[in-house]
Amino acid sequence: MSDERVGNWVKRENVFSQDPLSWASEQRVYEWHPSYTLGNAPSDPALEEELFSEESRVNSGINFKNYAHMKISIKDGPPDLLPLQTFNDASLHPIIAENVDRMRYSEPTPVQKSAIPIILQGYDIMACAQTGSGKTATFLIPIISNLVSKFERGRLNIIRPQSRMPFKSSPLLLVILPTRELAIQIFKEARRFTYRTPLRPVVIYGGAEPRVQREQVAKGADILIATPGRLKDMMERGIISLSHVRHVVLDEADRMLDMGFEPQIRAIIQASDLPRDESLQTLMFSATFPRQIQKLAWDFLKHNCCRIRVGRIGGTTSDITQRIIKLHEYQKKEELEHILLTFPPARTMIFVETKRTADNLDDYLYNKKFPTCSIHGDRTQKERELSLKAFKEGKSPILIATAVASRGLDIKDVMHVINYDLCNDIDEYVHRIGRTARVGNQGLATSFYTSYNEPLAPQLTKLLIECKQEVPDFLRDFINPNTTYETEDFIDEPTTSNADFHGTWDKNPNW
Ligand SMILES: Nc1ncnc2c1ncn2[C@@H]1O[C@H](COP(=O)(O)OP(=O)(O)OP(=O)(O)O)[C@@H](O)[C@H]1O
Repeated sequence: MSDERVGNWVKRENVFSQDPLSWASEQRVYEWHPSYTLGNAPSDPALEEELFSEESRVNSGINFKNYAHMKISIKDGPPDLLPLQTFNDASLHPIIAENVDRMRYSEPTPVQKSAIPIILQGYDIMACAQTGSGKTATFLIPIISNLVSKFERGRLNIIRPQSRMPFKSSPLLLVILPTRELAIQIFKEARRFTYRTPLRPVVIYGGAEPRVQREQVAKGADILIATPGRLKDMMERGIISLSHVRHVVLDEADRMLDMGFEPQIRAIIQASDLPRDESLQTLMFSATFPRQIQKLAWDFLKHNCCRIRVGRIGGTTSDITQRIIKLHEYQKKEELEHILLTFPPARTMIFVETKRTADNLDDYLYNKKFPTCSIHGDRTQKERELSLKAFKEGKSPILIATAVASRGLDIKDVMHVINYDLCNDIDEYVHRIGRTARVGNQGLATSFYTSYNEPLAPQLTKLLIECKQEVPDFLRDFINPNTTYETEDFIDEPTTSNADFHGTWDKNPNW
């Protein structure tokens, strides 16, 4: 047994030998039959277990109650807004309310309290709330409830293929996201909230077998969850039409509008058959929203767009204990091993800057018998999905990742995030450490700081103070007594055109 272990970690089995995994887009959704009526549709115990079981959910943690003290700012919202106290106040369709109960959500989070009623009133919104604070359910619950209520009143045209008639799938809700793994995750949330409803969610994303995805799309996709490249491709092939879309969501909106994706988003939203009329509702969500991206966002939103901010834009939760360790590049491996051996084994994500470092570090730790896997942009999609599956199931509780895994991923019991390579962008830092301490749970983030990271020091110091974290001695010089905290707000709608704006971030080939 001794050669199978290092410290308290047990070497992982070969999780790649099984090929096995069916593509995420093939995962089962509730099968509605035209003879069913709402409320009388039969339950599907196996699917219910898969979607709602205790193991499949991230439970809220002991600090959930602290959400009650968060400051919420709403600009240009409805004058008669009554924030929700409970989900009952939202008058959700009973089938959706049942699904919310199945998720064991006892109370809405702050962003849900204010945004759900605003979304139900049809407003466009730009919403910024901390990582892990339930932004996905914030848009899925009201939109799905709204669509199901319309269906019940006979006011929703759900389009399904008719035999021998040419068919284009025409979604009603379109959710666009930056990464494949995030698309898969939101698909699961959509499978949950559409359980026992006639709405069919479908996910399409790059890297996976297009044929399998086309088959799913061909059955009808009322809720389409997509990464931009694959969506554009299927639109160009005439498989998907956006002519019936009533709601568009840009999740991780600041990333979707940054230079890497902005042209594709423009092509999808502005140069397609998507009806850009008053009845189209556009929603943007993120935990970070740089000012130049906010300016650009207005190109896609209505003039009466409402801005919702929970805490400060780009802030993070004080449920994460942040430790910054100063060292030299050559000391990183030794320090990492020391940390892994001295902390109790727990699900740990290690972030690095480049695909090469991810491969090297994965080999190095695996050869030392640590149960590691890795995920980055050069891995095949099967490998990416298998790594993530092994991490989630605990077969490989150490995941080494590049920035492809920094946004949005919601994985149960990630106790420790280690920034082996600290990034020099504070928003990226906020997203990375946000993989731990979700919905009121606690977590630890350890970052290796070298002289190369000095550009990050002022903003990092500000964030540490704001979250009441210890500021290490080597960062004390960056404490600025004139800094104001927790005040960063949304900018107002710009009066000049954004036509010549160019973002600052380009798709990094190293991820
Ligand atoms: N009201 C609620 N009560 C308890 N848990 C909730 C509630 N709303 C959402 N959750 C759960 O909280 C977890 C985090 O939600 P989600 O992934 O939507 O966070 P997020 O705000 O989008 O985070 P990120 O910014 O990292 O993308 C999910 O597991 C979700 O099921």
